[in-house]
Amino acid sequence: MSEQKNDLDDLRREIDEIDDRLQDLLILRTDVVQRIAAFKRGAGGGAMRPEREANILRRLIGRHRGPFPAVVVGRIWREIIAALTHTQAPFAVALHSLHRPLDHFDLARNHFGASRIDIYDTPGQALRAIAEGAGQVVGVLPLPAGDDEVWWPLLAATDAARPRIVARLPFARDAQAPVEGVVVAPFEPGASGDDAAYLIIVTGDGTEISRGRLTDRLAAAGLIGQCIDSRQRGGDVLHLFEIDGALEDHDPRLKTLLANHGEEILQAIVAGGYARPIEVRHY
Ligand SMILES: C=C(O[C@@H]1C=C(C(=O)O)C=C[C@H]1O)C(=O)O
Repeated sequence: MSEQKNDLDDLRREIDEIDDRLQDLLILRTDVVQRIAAFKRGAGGGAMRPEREANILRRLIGRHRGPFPAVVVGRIWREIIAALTHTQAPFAVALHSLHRPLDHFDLARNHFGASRIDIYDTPGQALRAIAEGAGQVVGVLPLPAGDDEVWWPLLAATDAARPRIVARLPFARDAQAPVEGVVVAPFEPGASGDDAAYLIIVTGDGTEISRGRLTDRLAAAGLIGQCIDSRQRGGDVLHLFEIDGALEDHDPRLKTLLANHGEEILQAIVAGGYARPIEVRHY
């Protein structure tokens, strides 16, 4: 009995040592992030880099082994990354979800850890909070063309500081994830190496052009994707395309598209994009 007790004490001491090492490594990681922050301040640009965050999770979940659940590895690192982004530049999360507010709240909490989450009654209010938040507000909204209300036409602005989609949630997705959503932020997302982009194509009311023909026109310019929703806005029609790969505002393919089809296509507005999520098993 007392031998067993000694064994248990030894094992618990081992756990304490491991916990100390984990915590020491967190403190060390924090120091390195502060150095990265100084570097980024010099180079210009914001603290949050969704494409880098996606690749950290891809790499760690890819190398994971043993009975500790990979989905929890994802949750732990999301907590660490969110906290260390705060140490560089604090931010709050503007949340809007009409039909599944609790599920979307979970998405926001799981992705942004202990961040403050403010709930907005309408998507317009959430987007305004992001646009007017001096770079300190990001949003979580339902998928732009899902079952929830249609809010994506609000992204059809052209100023450089406009809110855009920068991530898709949950990033490490298991079969039990009840909803998906997106992160909206006042900066352009970078490319992670495995991405999709949202592109809004504006056509004039008088221009009768089918989604199929538009998809072909885009493909001819090198933009491979599909139209996932279309909405009337005043005299125009807005089409939301999901495109393979990352897309920047100044992508030459957009110039080609407008040069070839300026009669039909009035505007091509990049509404952001996301690093493609990865699938993980739950427990
Ligand atoms: C440390 C950085 O800043 C943020 C924090 C990250 C992290 O904790 O690893 C990763 C990406 C950024 O969102 C970075 O840009 O590398």
